[in-house]
Amino acid sequence: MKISIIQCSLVFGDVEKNFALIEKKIVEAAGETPDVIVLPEMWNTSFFPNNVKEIADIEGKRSKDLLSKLSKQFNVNIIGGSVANTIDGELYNTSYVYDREGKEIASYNKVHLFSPSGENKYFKSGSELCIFKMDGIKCGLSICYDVRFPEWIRKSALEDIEILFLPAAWPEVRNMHWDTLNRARAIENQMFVVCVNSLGMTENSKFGGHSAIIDPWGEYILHPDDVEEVKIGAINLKVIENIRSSINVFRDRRKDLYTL
Ligand SMILES: NC(=O)CCC(=O)C(=O)O
Repeated sequence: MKISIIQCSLVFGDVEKNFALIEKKIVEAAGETPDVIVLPEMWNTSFFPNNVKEIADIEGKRSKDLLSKLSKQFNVNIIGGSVANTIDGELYNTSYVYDREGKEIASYNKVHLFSPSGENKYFKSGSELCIFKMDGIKCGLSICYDVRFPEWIRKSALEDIEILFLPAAWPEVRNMHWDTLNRARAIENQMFVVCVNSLGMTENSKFGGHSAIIDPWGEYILHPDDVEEVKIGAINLKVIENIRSSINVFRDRRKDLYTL
């Protein structure tokens, strides 16, 4: 499976520029005929201006139209990062996933809201896991801060997912946490992790890049630094069988000692 990640500088608070940018990047990524293209968190507004509710998508209409059109046009699955989005008048950080036929196959409202940035004051949180099949492969999706909650990611892993997608808007000052947490989630759950971070500035911080495709051994298949890049990497799902035939943490878990 060929996976293309879009690591780019979003324009803080400028929805028009971000829609144009993301369309251009998807077209560029599609040129290499990947099986799936992955976008960063909150790509319509960046993470996040004070007027986010005024400029958010409404019922995902505009972002869904774009993702559906491009996934069909290029016969590619798209993990649509996430967008600031109102649903029934409430603001959510929502991800949409599209298949090659331009059909929505999953959606997710971010569950753990990043309170240090006030995300929990502006946004409502979701409460459902996101599990879906893409080209016959079972996948899961969480967003950014969710990665700090191993119990939440484990819940997805226990659904037998093989790939976890994680769009993000993670600041450069905590790049070490970002790199470490993503690798830990891949290793402890023996699955692939595809994490796509933003670049660019907000009013007071800078996003750190360091997007990655990580295999179940915790090795990087791809790990661009903090540069604007559309990068493609290939994963071989047989690696999951290999690791689980030598060290199988799912077989050896002590379910009698803990709840998850
Ligand atoms: N967008 C986010 O959820 C930011 C998370 C973050 O910066 C952190 O966990 O650290």
